[in-house]
Amino acid sequence: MKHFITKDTPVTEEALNVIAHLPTKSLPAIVEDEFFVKLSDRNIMHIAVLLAQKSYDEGGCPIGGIIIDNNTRRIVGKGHNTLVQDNDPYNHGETSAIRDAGRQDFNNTTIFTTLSPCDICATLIYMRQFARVVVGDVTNASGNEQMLCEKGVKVDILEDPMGITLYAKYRAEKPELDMEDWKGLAAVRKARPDFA
Ligand SMILES: O=c1cc[nH]c(=O)[nH]1
Repeated sequence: MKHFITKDTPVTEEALNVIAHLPTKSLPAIVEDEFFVKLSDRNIMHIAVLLAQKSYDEGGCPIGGIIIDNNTRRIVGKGHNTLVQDNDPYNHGETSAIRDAGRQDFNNTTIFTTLSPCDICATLIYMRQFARVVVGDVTNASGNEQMLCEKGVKVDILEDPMGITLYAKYRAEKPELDMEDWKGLAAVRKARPDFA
């Protein structure tokens, strides 16, 4: 059967949004391999930002992640933070994408994250031996890029203006949720004893 998105489909926001919303396992049936070859790193980061937007629209933390195969540029895993959606004290954009990818050798893959990775996600990235990480926002957070380089992970910064604006808006609207996502509810209660 003919693919819905083919090598001739223009790379538009709409096409990237369809890819963001489709389950990863459905992508080979809907998107022709050659379309992925056309996508730049900036395009892939933007799919991650559209996943962050999806999470924000669901009332969650707006951080998305995408994992691609470095040879084929096919998406092998993707997801977004689900702390709120799944009542999960720790499911970050990166862990969500890694879980979606499942048990595989990540040594020839790149992980795109819309936000500078926290200590735990950064550790997971080098412990699972990702070849490369592309970071979409070092304006709202940063800190583990140097450590990742020292551990042998290639680090590229590719800031996406929509992702940066979205994260700043969310942080201003929901500072306690932002703190919970990074440091846990205990940290929020210590900082704000009146917090329910
Ligand atoms: O790396 C991070 C930090 C906060 N929240 C995420 O989802 N990822």
